[in-house]
Amino acid sequence: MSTNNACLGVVLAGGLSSRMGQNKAELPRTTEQNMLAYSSALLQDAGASQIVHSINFQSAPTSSEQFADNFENLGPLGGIATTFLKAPHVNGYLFLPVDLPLLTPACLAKIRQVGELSKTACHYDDHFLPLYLPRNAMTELFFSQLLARLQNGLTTGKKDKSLSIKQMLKQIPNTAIALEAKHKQQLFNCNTPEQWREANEQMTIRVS
Ligand SMILES: Nc1nc2c(ncn2[C@@H]2O[C@H](COP(=O)(O)OP(=O)(O)OP(=O)(O)O)[C@@H](O)[C@H]2O)c(=O)[nH]1
Repeated sequence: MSTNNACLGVVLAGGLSSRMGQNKAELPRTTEQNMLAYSSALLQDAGASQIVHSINFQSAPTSSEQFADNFENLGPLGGIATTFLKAPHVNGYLFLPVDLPLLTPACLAKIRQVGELSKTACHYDDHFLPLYLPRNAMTELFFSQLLARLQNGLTTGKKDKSLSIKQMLKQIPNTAIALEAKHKQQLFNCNTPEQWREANEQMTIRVS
């Protein structure tokens, strides 16, 4: 893939979907679009110049637009770290989890725009995903230290439980945008079949 993009959009589509009981990326957002396709379109509409899909460790990528995690059992942070390694020549990344069926491009574009302007990581309130992450000296330093910790964990056999997106955001400059009440629902995260049903009811109300 070409790597000189201004902003790389990344759908975080790995994990186990254990609470949902089926792959969340394949859930049908509409009859034509599953959640993976919907999330990719959201990123494009929010201004990402190229899109990749972040998939699990040891999954076999079927195209250059898929990045299999370099790290096992690190959750979404594993996808973020892998993207940082595999697509270095960008100004920033827009990470979107695959399980936000009520999100709109405008809400997503806002964190990209604020993040690009402030040159900081950017997200909504205490929601750490979706996340804009700039590529700069601070994030380079964070990821080189993270890789050293991961390597140390492999060597000693002790997984570092403090590794998380929340911990990352404590170590790099970041901006938390206050989420307007009217946008709260947009970050409704579907992890269970009940939540998926609830989101579908909201989608029906919006369409009518
Ligand atoms: N690339 C990558 N993405 C992940 C990984 N784990 C979770 N994700 C993605 O990160 C987002 C949040 O995931 P979670 O809901 O915390 O975990 P999950 O594995 O999807 O679901 P559960 O098994 O029910 O916890 C979703 O978009 C997942 O697809 C991982 O190990 N690698």
